[in-house]
Amino acid sequence: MISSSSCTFLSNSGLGGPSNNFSGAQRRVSGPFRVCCMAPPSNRTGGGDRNGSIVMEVETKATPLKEIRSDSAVADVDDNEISAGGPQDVYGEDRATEDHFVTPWSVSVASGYTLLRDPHFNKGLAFSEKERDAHYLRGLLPPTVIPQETQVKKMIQHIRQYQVPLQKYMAMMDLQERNERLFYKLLIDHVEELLPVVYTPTVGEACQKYGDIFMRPQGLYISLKEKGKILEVLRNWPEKNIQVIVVTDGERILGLGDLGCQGMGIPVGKLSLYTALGGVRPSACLPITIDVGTNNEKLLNDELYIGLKQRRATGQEYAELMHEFMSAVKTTYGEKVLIQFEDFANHNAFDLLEKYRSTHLVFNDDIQGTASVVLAGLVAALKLVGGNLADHKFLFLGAGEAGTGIAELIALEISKQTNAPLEEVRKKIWLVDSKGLIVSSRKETLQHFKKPWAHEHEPVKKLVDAVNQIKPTVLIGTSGQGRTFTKEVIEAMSSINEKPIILSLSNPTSQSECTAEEAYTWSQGRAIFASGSPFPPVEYEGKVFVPGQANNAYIFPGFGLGLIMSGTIRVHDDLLLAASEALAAEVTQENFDKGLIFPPFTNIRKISAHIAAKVAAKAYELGLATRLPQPKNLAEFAESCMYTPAYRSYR
Ligand SMILES: O=C([O-])CC(=O)C(=O)O
Ligand SMILES: [Mg+2]
Repeated sequence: MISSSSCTFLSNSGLGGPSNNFSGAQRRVSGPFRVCCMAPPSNRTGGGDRNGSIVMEVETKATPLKEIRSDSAVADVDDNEISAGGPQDVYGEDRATEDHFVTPWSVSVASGYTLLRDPHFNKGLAFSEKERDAHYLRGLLPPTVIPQETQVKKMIQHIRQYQVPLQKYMAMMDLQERNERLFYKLLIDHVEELLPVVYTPTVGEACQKYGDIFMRPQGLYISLKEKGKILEVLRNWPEKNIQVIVVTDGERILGLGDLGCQGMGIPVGKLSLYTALGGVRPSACLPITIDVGTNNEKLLNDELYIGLKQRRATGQEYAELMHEFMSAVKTTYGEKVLIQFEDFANHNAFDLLEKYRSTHLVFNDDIQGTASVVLAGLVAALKLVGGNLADHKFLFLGAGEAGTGIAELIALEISKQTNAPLEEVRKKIWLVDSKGLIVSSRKETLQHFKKPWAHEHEPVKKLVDAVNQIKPTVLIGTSGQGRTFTKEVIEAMSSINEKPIILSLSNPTSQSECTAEEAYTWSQGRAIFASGSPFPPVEYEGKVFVPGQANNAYIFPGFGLGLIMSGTIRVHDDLLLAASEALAAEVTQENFDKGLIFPPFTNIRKISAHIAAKVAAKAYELGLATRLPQPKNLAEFAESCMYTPAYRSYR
């Protein structure tokens, strides 16, 4: 694919399509145009642009096709040898068999048919009469002209016709590939309705079926086969000015486990939120899946599986591939590109963050993003339950990335508020993993990220017993295991607390520790509840409860925007705290009155701008921001940086 940005040249020639349409090039045209050809790598020497495309400027008068083609474009077929092929087959492309080499030509002029096929520029029926004349669109579209607003109306009706969430998802992906601006306008205008379609929970099912439902690649695949060539692979991506990469190795996709190469749905989904919620330009976003194999037997035995059919590489082999990737990213995109790790398994997630946090701009969404959003919810919840954070006691089910990440950020915040040492504060926070309560007698056998949470206590196996003995005010589920907050557990929390805070964070909905209905019913309407995936409002004894969504989607788009707009080069924990504070400040009295501890997603772009401003302000304060001078009003600056999906007018 040739990028529109590298070859966006607008010709008046109305050229388009394959070489036999190319006779249009022999028409006289009134301006210069560019012809791009994707030369095979061996031809990518001098004369090419950064894309590996050969670019030729053609003077005012259009030149016949034969003259502007380079030798490399001509099929490697000896005219004397083959007599087949019609008179139009000047370059022997029609006559070529598989044994002959031809160069794949593509004429990239953003007008006519090509313009309609380019998702970055296509506007469908919204092309004006003038644009239809100027860009050779007459006859290629039905005669009516409709504005983007009407297209949005039409499209949302279309999406609503589908009953099956995965069909809605596919319709959205299809739109993204046809008309990018309409996709984002639709998503922004109907964010509450469409977030569950392009994001959790539907994206989980999309990943499970990714191999079946996708025809076109939406990001870069870097597998063990690309070892030693990752720089080249990055150069194959058509966009050059990348600001955010979301990367997964597919080993822990939401709470669904190892989905290998099919995890690509996650970086794609997260980055569409970067644009819709955080206003980062779509062309600056790059989804990447690292394929080191999979341990998912079902996928390994599936002849249609799209990834490497081998068990996961580990140890040095894994580390070397990741290191090559991290170095190649920095070489290609520089110091300020944000690399967001997403849905790596625990061991790799912690190791990668530790290893690269001092050399790259890295952010682990599952450890740091989730922590920041939960801390924001807890700070907001204090308005409903009273007291300070330090007055509370926290119990987690799940001691992986999210669990220990949240625990650490809560401890850090309390320690800052009270000046108590971190080790002391940690004692207010307890974690239960698959073997029971994490206690000091288990310390020797614990993974390193669990060790700080091994407090003095006798062993406790069951969650409900841990609740009864620890007596937490806050219960947080980060286990990836559905239905683990049983009636007994919620009742125990409700007998200890007047208003128990219950956060059921695992995704997608099937993995949620309990449903909203269970939380409200079993607590007799007293729980303050939020979940990772959305639940509809619940009516209990005549009162309607609206559950909040404690999902990192509140944080990462604004957080990333804050880093990018300030040119920040490293992520510091204080930036996460700043993001939490900014999000908590967005919860209004009206939200609290409904029992909400997060604001609704409807205003998320404004919220993201505020988060971005606070993050950037902290980055400037810490000397991590390189964009100087510091803009005076960071919130205004953030809003001014945000991509908007309104159509542009083409001259
Ligand atoms: O994707 C989401 O909805 C939240 C998240 O990062 C995860 O569950 O891994
Ligand atoms: Mg995640």
